[in-house]
Amino acid sequence: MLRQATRTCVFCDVRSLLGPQSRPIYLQNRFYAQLQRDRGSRYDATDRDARPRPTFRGRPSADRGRDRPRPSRMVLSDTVARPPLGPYSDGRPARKPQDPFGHLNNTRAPPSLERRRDQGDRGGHFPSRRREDDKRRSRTEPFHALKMQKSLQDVSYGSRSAIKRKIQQVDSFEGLPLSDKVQEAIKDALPGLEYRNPTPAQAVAIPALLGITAKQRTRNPSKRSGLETFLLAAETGSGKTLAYLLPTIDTIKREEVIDAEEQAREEAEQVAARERDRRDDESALEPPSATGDVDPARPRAIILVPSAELVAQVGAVAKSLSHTVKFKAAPISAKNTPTVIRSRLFNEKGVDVVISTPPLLASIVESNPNILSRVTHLIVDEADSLFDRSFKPSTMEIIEKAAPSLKKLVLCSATIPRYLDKYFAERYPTMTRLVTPNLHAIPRRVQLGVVQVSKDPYRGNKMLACADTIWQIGRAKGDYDPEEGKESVATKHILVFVNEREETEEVAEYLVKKGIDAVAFHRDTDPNRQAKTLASFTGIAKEKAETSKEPTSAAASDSSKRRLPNTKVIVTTDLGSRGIDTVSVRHVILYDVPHTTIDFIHRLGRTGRMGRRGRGIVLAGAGDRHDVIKEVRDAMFRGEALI
Ligand SMILES: Nc1ncnc2c1ncn2[C@@H]1O[C@H](COP(=O)(O)OP(=O)(O)OP(=O)(O)O)[C@@H](O)[C@H]1O
Repeated sequence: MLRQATRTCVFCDVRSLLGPQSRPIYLQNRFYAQLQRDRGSRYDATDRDARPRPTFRGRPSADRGRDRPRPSRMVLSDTVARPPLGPYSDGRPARKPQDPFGHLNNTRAPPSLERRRDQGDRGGHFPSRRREDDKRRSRTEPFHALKMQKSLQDVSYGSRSAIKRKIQQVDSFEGLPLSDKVQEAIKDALPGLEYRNPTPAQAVAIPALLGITAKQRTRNPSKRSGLETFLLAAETGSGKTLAYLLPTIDTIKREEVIDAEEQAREEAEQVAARERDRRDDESALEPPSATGDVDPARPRAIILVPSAELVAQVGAVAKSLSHTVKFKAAPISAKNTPTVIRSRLFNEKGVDVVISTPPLLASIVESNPNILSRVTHLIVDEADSLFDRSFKPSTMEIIEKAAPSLKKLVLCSATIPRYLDKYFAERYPTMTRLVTPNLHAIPRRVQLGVVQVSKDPYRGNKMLACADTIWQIGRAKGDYDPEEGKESVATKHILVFVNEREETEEVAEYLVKKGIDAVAFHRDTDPNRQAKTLASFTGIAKEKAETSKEPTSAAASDSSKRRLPNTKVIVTTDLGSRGIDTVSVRHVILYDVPHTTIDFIHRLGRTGRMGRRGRGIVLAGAGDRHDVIKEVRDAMFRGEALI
């Protein structure tokens, strides 16, 4: 190769052998001088004037012709006396040559790193790229933090839009095929409302439960004679109670009419037969058989709910309907005495609808299995609670024992966890899913604020932060709400949610010490006190509670202390978050950050019910998941369903 090089070029022409991309090869001086001698030099290497001038820092220019010789790097620089580069005009020191250990004795970070630190990078490998990735991901994947604890079943936005279009076709109760009596009864169940239109949950559920949707009509009619299963999934405060009660009562009343006609026909046949027999044999006179006997505890519908408070609430709605549509509802819970339970259940006039918690009903069924012999409708409200570990055995026992006569099983909830959806899909493969477009979204008119407990003035004192927040809410002037058309209520009702039952008493006591009318509400609270406390929050006996203006907590009645007037607070756990229709609650304080999005939905769902306004306030401490709170807040702002 060297021989070839000597034949074809002097300096950089060697490049032509190695290809155009190769860098020039400079031969060593000794070698170069020899070559010059051999070929008869075109110029004397020692003559500085004859030597071509270096172009850029001694490197040969690419546009120079090949006929002109290139300078060697070995020629001494005539600018050697000048400093290499800089110092720069902005005061930076002159650049030092690259040296593998050059950075070790530096007392200042290199300017490039300083610039990056100023822009917020915290070191590590490729930090800026990672931050960019995170930002991009949070833009494209809105639930980056929540994905870690994803618990709710997805409903695609395509199917949500399709449901929305269907709902628009149902714009009044009159358009629904409910009997006249039931139509009339709606006014009793929804008093004080000028315009009563079906909510999305009702528009979706009522036609389906009455069996009039196109899908059901086209189905195999033989299937309809067996058990039909429905999953009614709709957001909190969307009127699910009436969505399942109205069609159930309508159907059982129709069945009652059919049964009565059948019974009358049978009776007439029996009377005719006896008449014939009497004519045949005058002596064979028998007392009339006990036809038309009422079997006291044989309801046609059963509604299962998880708590005694919900038994009372659903019982009240059923009772309001029963003024017009004549039927007998029996709400029974462990809070009732055995005498009350017996008199309600074994009423001699009969009972049409039993509302109970699964453990209580299961224990009654054990000694009186006949209770379930005529049940055609079984509704499991708050299904995700009733299918969890604690309630599932008794819930399943009732479903299985009622199965022989059962025609409709309705599972109802505001949140459908993924595990439950899978379980339902396996157990009830033909289940009809009735889902509303806003399922798993927190009501749009609810805002979420965050109080940073670790910052001043609270410095990590959560109880102080809670008391201060309540005082601020209590003292704030009520705003005028144009949509609701009235000033906000005189007495403010605030719900404080904690994660542990023990905390309820502790927090309530602290609030009372701070002059706030607060009570703890948990499973062991005295039933009478519970009912009294809840009444003003749920709107039942609202007027009475509001006019009496008595403080509910003992310490709050101490007149010597500074008291927050016109504000009532309940400190509770998940017990207060399930199904209770706290219509007068405008503020919910999340004392502890909820463990799951399911808890977020139920707790914040106690406010902003049926289109009302509401505000949630999270007390976020140092150890809490601020990223989760932020994502829930962003989703609420966008009106999106949680995951
Ligand atoms: N069509 C309607 N128009 C106006 N208000 C209604 C209508 N239907 C129900 N309501 C009212 O909406 C409120 C909430 O109803 P309900 O308690 O049934 O909600 P829900 O969906 O069961 O809520 P949750 O999931 O929290 O249990 C009640 O006060 C009820 O009177």
